[in-house]
Amino acid sequence: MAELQNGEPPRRFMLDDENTFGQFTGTERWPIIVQNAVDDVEAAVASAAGPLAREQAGVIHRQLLSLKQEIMAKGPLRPFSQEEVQKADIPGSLNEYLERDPKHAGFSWGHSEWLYTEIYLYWRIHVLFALQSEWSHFDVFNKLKQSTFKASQHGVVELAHRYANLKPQLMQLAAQGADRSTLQVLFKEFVEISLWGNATDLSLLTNATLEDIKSIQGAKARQASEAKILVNDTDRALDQLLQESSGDQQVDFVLDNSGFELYADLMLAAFLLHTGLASKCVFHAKAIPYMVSDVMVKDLDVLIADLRDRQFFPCDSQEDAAAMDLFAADIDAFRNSNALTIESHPFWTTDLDYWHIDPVQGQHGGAEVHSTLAQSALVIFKGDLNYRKLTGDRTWPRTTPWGVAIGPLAHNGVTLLSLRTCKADVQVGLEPGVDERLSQLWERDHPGKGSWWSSSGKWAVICYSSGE
Ligand SMILES: O=P(O)(O)OC[C@@]1(O)O[C@H](CO)[C@@H](O)[C@@H]1O
Ligand SMILES: [Mg+2]
Ligand SMILES: [Mn+2]
Repeated sequence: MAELQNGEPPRRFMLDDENTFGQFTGTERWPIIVQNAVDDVEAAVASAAGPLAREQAGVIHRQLLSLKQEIMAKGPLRPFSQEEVQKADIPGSLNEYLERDPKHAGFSWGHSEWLYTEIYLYWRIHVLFALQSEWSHFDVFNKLKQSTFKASQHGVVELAHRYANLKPQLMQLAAQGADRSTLQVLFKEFVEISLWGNATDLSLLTNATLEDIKSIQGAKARQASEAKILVNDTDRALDQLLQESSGDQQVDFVLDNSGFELYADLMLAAFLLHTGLASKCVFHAKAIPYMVSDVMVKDLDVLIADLRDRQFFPCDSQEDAAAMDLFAADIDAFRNSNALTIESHPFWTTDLDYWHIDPVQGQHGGAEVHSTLAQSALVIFKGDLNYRKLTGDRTWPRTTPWGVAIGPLAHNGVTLLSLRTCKADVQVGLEPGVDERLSQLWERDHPGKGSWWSSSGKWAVICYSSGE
């Protein structure tokens, strides 16, 4: 294959690749993320802390500021100390990458692989809290996660009403043995809600009945939103779920962001469980505060509590409150019956890309994760960072076939679907001419940055692999 140079995949994106979104992220966005953490620690101290917590917050404050200086000075990437490894449970792969591979000696905040260094950043932040007894379980990003979710109330209520309207029909579909075309329309709808995972792009389900959704108007609205989806393998995923006649089949979600995206993922899971397309859904969350908004196990409990909290989501109508309470109750019921579970394997917060999800990768959890996912009827990977890990965040030609870019995963028995809003430089699986067309389009309003269309969040890809 042209994409592999004598069998080797291309290198990964580096932070000093000129005029890339990765370079912009490393130089502009990371200092802001660390400064926001400084501000949120200060806010947390001001609100409720004893003398010891205040003193320890002062230590964290100073250490975060020096981390910010280190990043801005493009200083060297130092290994974690033994104390840090022990107290913060740092995965062994992070130091191994720096110490064992001569290519990585001399890597710095300005010259290193974007994927590694971005994950290294979140462990460097986590360590500062883990080493302080009063702060070791503090999620420095919680305030931002909660304020963002609160701001999406309109979409939350809208979707809760649509769920309440559709629920009887979903139950009926399961009972009477749904016809494929109805399931197909609904599956696409819920997949697209989960894909975009934001309050604004809710498409069709305006108090919709099945008839509305299947109507011509519905099809037109769908075409509009689907124009932004450059690769769409949704039907292949549905066929896979329909063919498993055994009845009890598991669907796994490798999660992305908390808040509205998690809420949308719960909607997709509820759809799969009510229609019987899945008998169990397993949510894979992160073990530490990660990428600012990624889901930790506790964030699911927080979300359900928020749905019931009339202070958090003040409702001017009893119907709105009832719709949110209904969804919260259904999710609780799925969790109580073990139809929905959530866990956080350490592998998901390592620096390892997903070519390591393979039976031969016994050292840092890849083989263990593979054995879980290989049993799943479908593994849904959400968001951009997961896509970057699936493709190794490598400098592939943008027409590289998906099955080439995901390496061993294409043939080691994991059936997967990547729901990715495009927010990074890596992009594969495009038909010839698509990248050129979108680069010209983007260039018009962003001179010199045409290829950044793949980092804009304006387009998406839905990519399936059978794993055979
Ligand atoms: O995975 P998500 O939430 O869809 O996107 C996360 C992201 O935007 O943040 C990082 C850039 O700082 C990248 O890993 C990725 O592009
Ligand atoms: Mg995302
Ligand atoms: Mn994310």
